[in-house]
This record gives sequence, structure tokens and C-alpha cells, in this order.
Amino acid sequence: MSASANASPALDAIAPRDKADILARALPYIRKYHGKTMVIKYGGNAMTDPALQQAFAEDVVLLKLVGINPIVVHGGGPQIDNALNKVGKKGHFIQGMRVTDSETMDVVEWVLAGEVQQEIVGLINHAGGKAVGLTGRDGGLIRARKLKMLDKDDPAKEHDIGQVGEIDKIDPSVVKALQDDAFIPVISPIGFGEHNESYNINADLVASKLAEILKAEKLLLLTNITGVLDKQGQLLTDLTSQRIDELVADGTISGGMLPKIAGAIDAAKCGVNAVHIIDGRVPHVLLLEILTDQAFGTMIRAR
Ligand SMILES: Nc1ncnc2c1ncn2[C@@H]1O[C@H](COP(=O)(O)OP(=O)(O)O)[C@@H](O)[C@H]1O
Ligand SMILES: CC(=O)N[C@@H](CCC(=O)OP(=O)(O)O)C(=O)O
Repeated sequence: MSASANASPALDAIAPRDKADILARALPYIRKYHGKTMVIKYGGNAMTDPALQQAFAEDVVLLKLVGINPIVVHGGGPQIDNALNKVGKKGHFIQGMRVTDSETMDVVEWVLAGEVQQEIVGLINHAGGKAVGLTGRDGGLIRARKLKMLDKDDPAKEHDIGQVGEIDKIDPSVVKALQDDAFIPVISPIGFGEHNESYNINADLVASKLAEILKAEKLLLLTNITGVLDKQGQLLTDLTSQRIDELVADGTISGGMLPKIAGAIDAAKCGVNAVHIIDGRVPHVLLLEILTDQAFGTMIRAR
């Protein structure tokens, strides 16, 4: 494919000098982030449009080629729902986590580690990168245990949500080896337990923990909304731990945003410099977020 295959009339209309200026403005960011790790959570809801998927893959490859280390953790909630529907089952969530009986676990594994992961790997490789798909089993990456879920209104009450895991330990050696060797790891959020059983782990929580363990410079959680919204639907551009507690307590943050925000705040508290929840529906949002001064979505700060 020639470099001009992606040209658009709008881009062609920009004067050469302005084009050069736009490219040159990325230099300070490339210098700042060269050699740094960025953990990117690619949400299942953000990966439904082919043009956006291609833009995502191009961004990941470009970051790698300028010396930044992207690590992709993918979700696939809607894709799992579709597969469950085909076998006559309906997805059911409690506090943002999928209730996972053993039949559902089988579907989760083949959808995430099969269809979804391989599609992302294929797109990145087609864009010129060297992506490698992993699950938490590979190289002993994610050891997990059964999640103990307490009811958010009544902590004396416990929900049994089946084979949903919480992370026990991350061994990042396989990820480090791959990233040092010019590969781009693409990780499915599946862990293994002490009896070799599989666990379904929320992808935001995997991305957050990996960002912490890898001492990532940034954690970017790509989703299908502009960021965290208040009760009136306005974007909240900056959130602290205390404000998040209030928004969870009064029900402003719910559903899939609950594990996302929990992971984000943990990563921020554990030293990840910049944690952002951003809109994966914006084409090339990764390049815009990392290599320009454009602010996107919600930034999460420990204090
Ligand atoms: N306060 C909030 N601000 C923004 N989104 C919220 C909020 N509370 C709940 N949500 C829901 O969380 C969803 C994002 O979580 P989720 O569907 O799990 O996305 P992903 O697949 O990207 O992880 C949003 O689309 C929205 O429906
Ligand atoms: C326990 C749990 O809920 N696991 C998620 C894993 C996939 C995921 O996190 O996908 P998104 O990022 O697209 O929501 C699930 O089964 O849907």
C-alpha cells in the first residue's frame, strides 16, 4: 500500500508548510515519550467501526515506530453478548461485571482470545506493526482468583458471579520481552487460577494493573463515550479520587463505568503519571492524545 492510500481531499487542501508544521509539532511529545510505555485499553464498544479500527491500528504502529511502547489490552463485551445470543443465552451484569457460569466462560474465552484478539492483531500487522496476541495464561502473565463481590448498598450481602476473577499477581516478563523485541503485545483479559481454572477479568482492571506493574507513563482507556459525565450529561474533564467516590455514591457513575473508574483511580494512585478515559469514536484519538496538546475526555488524578 502506498503512503498516499490514506490521503483525503481535506488533507490535500492543507498547504505543505502547514503540513510540515503539524508534523514538527509532534517532536516535543516524541522526545518526551520516547522509550516510555503506554498501556491502551481498547474497549469492545470502541471497536465496532472498521474505519476507526484501522485508524486505531495505524496509531499503535506509528507510536511503536517513533520509539514509544504501546501495550494493548482489549475488551469485547458487545462481541461476547452477540456470541451468547447465538447460543440462546443473554449477558447479565452486576456492578459492571458479567455473571460468568462455565458455559459463558467458554464463550468468553473463544470470543476474546479468538475472534477479537486475532482481529486486532491482524489489523496492527496489516498496518505495518508486529503484534502478538496473548492471554493472561501466556508466560504466566495474569494469575487470578475468584472475585468476591460485595453488594454496593449492603456490604453484608455477597454476589456469586461465577468465574469472574480479580488479579492476584501479574508476571510481566513475557510482555517486557516482547516489547523489547519490537513486538506489540495485544492482551486478552483472561487469567488462570491455582487449579489452572480460567477467569474472566474486566479488561479495564487488567489494563490498569498492567500499567501500574509496567510503570507506564500513560494509561488510556478508550471507550464509546466522551468521558465521565455528570448527572446533567456534561463532560467532567478532571476527576480526583474524592470526587469519584461522591459520583459513585450518588449513582452518577454506574454500569461499565464502575470498573473503569476503579481501575483508573488505582493506576493513578500507584504512580501511573497520566490516566485518561477517552472517546474511542474519535478517529486517531491516540495520536491526538499522545502527540498533540489537544486534551480529551476525563483525566483521573489521585488527589
Ligand atoms: N457517569 C458516567 N459517565 C459516562 N459513562 C457512564 C457513566 N455511568 C455509566 N456510564 C456507562 O459506561 C459505559 C462505558 O462502559 P462500557 O460499556 O463497559 O465500555 P467499554 O466497552 O468501553 O469498556 C458508557 O457507555 C455509559 O453507558
Ligand atoms: C468480568 C467481565 O465483565 N469481563 C468482561 C471482559 C471483556 C471486557 O471487559 O470488555 P469491555 O471492555 O468491552 O467491556 C466481559 O465479560 O464482558
